[in-house]
Amino acid sequence: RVAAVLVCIRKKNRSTLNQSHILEYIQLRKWLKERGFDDRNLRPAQFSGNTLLAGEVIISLPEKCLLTTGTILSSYLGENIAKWKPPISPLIALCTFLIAEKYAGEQSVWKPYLDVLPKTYTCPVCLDQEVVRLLPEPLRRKAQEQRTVVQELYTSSKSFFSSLQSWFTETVETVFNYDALQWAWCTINTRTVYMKHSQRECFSREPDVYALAPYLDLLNHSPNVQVKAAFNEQTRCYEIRTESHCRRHEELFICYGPHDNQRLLLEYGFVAINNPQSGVYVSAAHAFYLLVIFDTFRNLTFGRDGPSWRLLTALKLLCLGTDEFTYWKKVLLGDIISARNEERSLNIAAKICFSLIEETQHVLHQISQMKKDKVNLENQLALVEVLRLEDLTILQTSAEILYNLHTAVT
Ligand SMILES: C[S@@+](CC[C@H](N)C(=O)[O-])C[C@H]1O[C@@H](n2cnc3c(N)ncnc32)[C@H](O)[C@@H]1O
Repeated sequence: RVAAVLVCIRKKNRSTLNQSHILEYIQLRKWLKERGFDDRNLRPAQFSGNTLLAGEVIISLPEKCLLTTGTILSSYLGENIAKWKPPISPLIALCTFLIAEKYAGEQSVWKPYLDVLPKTYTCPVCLDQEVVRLLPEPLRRKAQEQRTVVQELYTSSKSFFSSLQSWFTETVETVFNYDALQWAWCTINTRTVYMKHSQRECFSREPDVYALAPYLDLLNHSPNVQVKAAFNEQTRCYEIRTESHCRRHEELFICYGPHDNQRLLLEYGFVAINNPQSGVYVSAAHAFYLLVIFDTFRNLTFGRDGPSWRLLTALKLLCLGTDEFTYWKKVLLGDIISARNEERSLNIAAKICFSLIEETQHVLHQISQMKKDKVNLENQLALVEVLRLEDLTILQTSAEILYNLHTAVT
């Protein structure tokens, strides 16, 4: 399946990349129409203009089209969930429903939606361990944590899955296997919209904030757009409103949040080129002598406009001479203490920056070797390669800025 996106088609759609003729999308639109959704603004397209006006509602998806815990409780699974103790989480309820409906195939009323969902994902939990090892810190650690979370979720849900045996001809172990849970978990993690539901006794205390929104979930992310997305209690529709203009035939984006590339890869399995939110993290190894003040100075980064204020300030504090300690508050206020302090802190920042550049180049070299030897990991390696190349651009820009700053103070 080619990844789909939504493009603006105000008036006649002449886009050659239009995908709305693809059978799966025809069926999805028919299915949505039966549930009260008829969209005149957008068409699915395959992508790498007239204008939609800022403030306009671009999609308004009726409640009937949404898949939420409410949908599940009113389904055949509702009774099993209500009886099960200790109560399962809203997340596991959604995973269970997705797996069961996918297994039902032709019998599922959700088939048109399930047919357009990705078959595989590139969130870290799906990546080969060899590829995870190539990720930069702290993403590598978070990727391992994600794997543990999903594995534990699977182990702790096995007995609940067993309670569903009467609904299936095959054994539940086959239907609800680890791969199925991983697929369902990624579907929810990468595609749900935020929708708060009131706490129900049949569920555990974890927040119930998910809704799968067919069609609306074809919208890709851009860090540079502003949208408002929320369930409208009056119209009983999930609405997305543009805050910026969108031209005809252009891909329409929403913003998943102010996420850097590490977060995008962790949560959604992709990397955004030229992401203004991105920075390269200084690892604990580089910052070992920063540990003392690490609690106050978290998220030390290099960005496209050089080392972050926090990183430089932390370094300036560390570089205070014994005769300068009493000025630490001035450093926090952004004052220059001495030329020596400025020069030493910039030198250390440059050393860390170069060390990160070297590490990134080394990993890029490893990736190019692995691409030749491990053809089956080609896609996963390409993903990490983009992330590392973006990091390299940021670091090289930072190095240049540091060089100019250093020249200015010496
Ligand atoms: C809500 S879906 C968006 C629709 C998706 N393109 C599809 O084919 O179904 C979210 C997923 O789309 C992809 N995606 C979203 N924004 C992207 C972007 N700017 N660049 C690349 N992939 C993106 C990621 O795989 C992400 O997990």
